[in-house]
Amino acid sequence: MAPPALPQEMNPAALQSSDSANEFPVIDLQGAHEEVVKQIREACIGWGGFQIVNHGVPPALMERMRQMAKEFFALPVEEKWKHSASSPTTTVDLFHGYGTKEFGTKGALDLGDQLRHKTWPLSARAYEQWPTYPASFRDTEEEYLQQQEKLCQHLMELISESLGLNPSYLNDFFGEDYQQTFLVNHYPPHPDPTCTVGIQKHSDFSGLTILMQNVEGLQFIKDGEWIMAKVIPDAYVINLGDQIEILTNGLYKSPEHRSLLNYAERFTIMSFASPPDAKVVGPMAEFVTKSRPIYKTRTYAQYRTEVMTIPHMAKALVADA
Ligand SMILES: O=C(O)CCC(=O)C(=O)O
Ligand SMILES: [Fe+2]
Repeated sequence: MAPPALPQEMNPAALQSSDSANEFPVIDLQGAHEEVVKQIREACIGWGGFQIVNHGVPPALMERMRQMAKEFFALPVEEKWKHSASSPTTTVDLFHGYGTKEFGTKGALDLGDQLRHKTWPLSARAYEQWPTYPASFRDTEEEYLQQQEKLCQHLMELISESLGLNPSYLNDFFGEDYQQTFLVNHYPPHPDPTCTVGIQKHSDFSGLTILMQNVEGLQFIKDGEWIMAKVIPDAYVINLGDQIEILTNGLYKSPEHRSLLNYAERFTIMSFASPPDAKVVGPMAEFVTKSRPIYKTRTYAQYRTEVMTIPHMAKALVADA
């Protein structure tokens, strides 16, 4: 009997095209306001994400954060392991602390290690999971998170406006006790980046993702092809999470994405913004039309509980009402 075919999610060569006309959008946040809002709407409808330049986060701080990450991941594993979490604290959590990539437990080989922790609300901070080496890691991270929060609020305003809503709509919806998670992914350099993926196809179950990458690897699926998010120095890649797709009843999509390995060591430094666990998330009335799917309404924690049981976590719960 022939062995089963490699699932497309795990095959780095699947659906790749070198001469695609599709390009992941890049938006200059210093552009004319109306134009920026329009570009965001188009990008969110067409892709579910975009890159941003001139976003206001000081490049020197971004560089310091990258340097901290590089030095931490270069430590021997027993040192990194001092910041590991033995297991998730609730059944709907991913692990927090240092560890290997969790998607591997869903049956595919994802290559890399990572450091994840909750950073907002303040009560969720477990400082034992924050690196103590390099010595300035924690201070740098604190400073970096403040900038991430500012940027996230600004993006939420722009996205709200792009939906024709009051600029404060999404920030109010996520609320003061919204959840922010910090994640550093580390993918070792690989002599054959086609042998497996760094992280397989998935959408983010949260609200909004902000990511910086040092070398190429992140891809978004568009018209059935994988399109690389090009590396632009000091830019951020922004993508919507499933909660925004649900809120907008599918007008804006949380994009499916994955990461390839690279010949070079690859780092991504990310922050995710999500609603509080108990927040009830369902389509807003103004987006419910006959021509678009209607999504189920449930709490953010319920959504995660369901998504965690689905292999590959890919667009798990789309239009399932
Ligand atoms: O590291 C990357 O390039 C992407 C990681 C990612 O998509 C995630 O952690 O959700
Ligand atoms: Fe992701």
